Order: sequence, then C-alpha cells, then structure tokens
Amino acid sequence: MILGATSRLARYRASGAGSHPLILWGGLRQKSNSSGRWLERQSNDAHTKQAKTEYYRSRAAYKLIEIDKKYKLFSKRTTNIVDLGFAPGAWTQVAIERMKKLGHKSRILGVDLISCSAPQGSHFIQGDILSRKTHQDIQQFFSEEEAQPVDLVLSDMMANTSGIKDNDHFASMDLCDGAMILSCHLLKEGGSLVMKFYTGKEDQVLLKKMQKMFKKVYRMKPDACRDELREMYIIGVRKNQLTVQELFGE
Ligand SMILES: C[S@@+](CC[C@H](N)C(=O)[O-])C[C@H]1O[C@@H](n2cnc3c(N)ncnc32)[C@H](O)[C@@H]1O
Repeated sequence: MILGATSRLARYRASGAGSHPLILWGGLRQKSNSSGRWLERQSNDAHTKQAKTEYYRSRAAYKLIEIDKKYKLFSKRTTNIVDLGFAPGAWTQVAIERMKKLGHKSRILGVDLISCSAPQGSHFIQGDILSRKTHQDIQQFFSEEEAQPVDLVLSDMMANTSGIKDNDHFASMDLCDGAMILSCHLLKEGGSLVMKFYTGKEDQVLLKKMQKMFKKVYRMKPDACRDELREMYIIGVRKNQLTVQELFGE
C-alpha cells in the first residue's frame, strides 16, 4: 500500500525521529533510467538552444520567466529569496536579473543536494531539504545580517525520476512537503511560494495544504515544460500565518 502524506507524517513522528515533521522518505526513490532519452531531447530542444545563446545555465529559466510573467513574483517588496533545487542555477539567474531590473537590493540563496557555484549576486548552500539541518542552515543565513523573513520561496526541486508514476509523484510530494515546512517557518505573512510537482494521486492533498497556507493558489504548466513530463507548478500568493501542525492537521 502506498501511504498518503498524513500517514507518512504519522509514521515519521511515531519513529521518534524528532518533533520536526520533515519526512525522510527515501524508500521510493530509484536511480534514473531515463538519462539517454533526456540527453537526446536536450540536444534537439529549442529552449535548450535559446538558453545557450542567452547565457542561462539551463532551459528551466524559461519556466520561471513564464510563471513570473503571469503572477508577477518579483517586486520592490521582494528582498529575501530562497531557490530550492537551485542547480545548475538558471532560476537564480532569472531572480537576479529581475531584481536588478527593479533596482532593488535583494538577498538570494540557492539550495541544492549537489554542489554548484552561485552566480554573482547570489549565495549557495549545499543540503537536502528533507533534512532538518538544511532548514536550520537556511534560517541561519537569513538571520546573519538584519534578521528578516523570506519574501519568496521558489522550488524547482525534482528527485531522479524512475519512470514509475506513483514513485515519482510521491517523491515529488515529499519535496513539496519540505518546501512547505520551510515556508511555514521562514516565509513572511503575505509572501509567495512557487513549487514544481509531479501530478498524481495526492494532487488534491497538496492543493488543500496550499489553500490553507495561502490566500490565493494557482496551478500552471508553463509552455517550456515538455509535454511528456507530468510536471506542473503550484503558486501560492499572500501567505497566511500558519504553524506546521496546522498545515498537516486534518
Ligand atoms: C530540475 S533541477 C532544478 C533546475 C534549476 N531550477 C535551474 O533553474 O537550474 C532539480 C534540482 O533539484 C535538486 N533536488 C532534488 N532533491 C532535492 C532535495 N531533497 N533537496 C535539495 N535539492 C534537491 C536536484 O539536485 C536538482 O539539481
């Protein structure tokens, strides 16, 4: 039986692993068997070619550009930004560009499992969003100068896809839980969260959690997402004050 998010959370709590409800659910992940197909698609793709000429580190830049065009994520009220699943760093490049254009000083932190250099104007922490230490490191980063909450959380995190729909979906739901827990603690009231997710059985569970956390919630599939992927983005704007317990409560 595949457990729902609430059951996974209950199991994590019952394990005595700690009171912080991060879900350390590695069992469903499998090594990617799709890298050959991915490489082939990459070399033929128009967005990949465009990314090269526009000096973006990856084609993912165009997804954020499209989302921003529609939902206006960056403004002069946006100072602190976290980019989860940062590597290779194209979303952060877009965030830096947008903030420069607005002429507003910002602090942008990229976070990823894998090590990666930060583009000028940003910072990077290597860490796993499913680990409490990473959450603490991110909190520490934003309390270094004047302690300020985060205005915008971006998450383009994706676990290695296995090709098994349910597995990929549940791995994605875990990453979304990690991003939402971080947002509960760190994102200011009124702030926004953009998250990638793989569609599947728990879409409604995810939507309900986002609707608890934000006044407005939208779903979007940017054109830059390739058709064959079941990836979607969920965007929450105007965050409510909410505890992690309230987020995961029935
Ligand atoms: C699609 S890539 C992100 C692309 C990026 N947005 C860009 O613009 O270049 C997904 C990233 O999520 C990261 N990731 C996957 N699981 C993660 C986790 N548990 N914690 C942090 N990062 C994770 C992967 O290492 C990978 O670099």
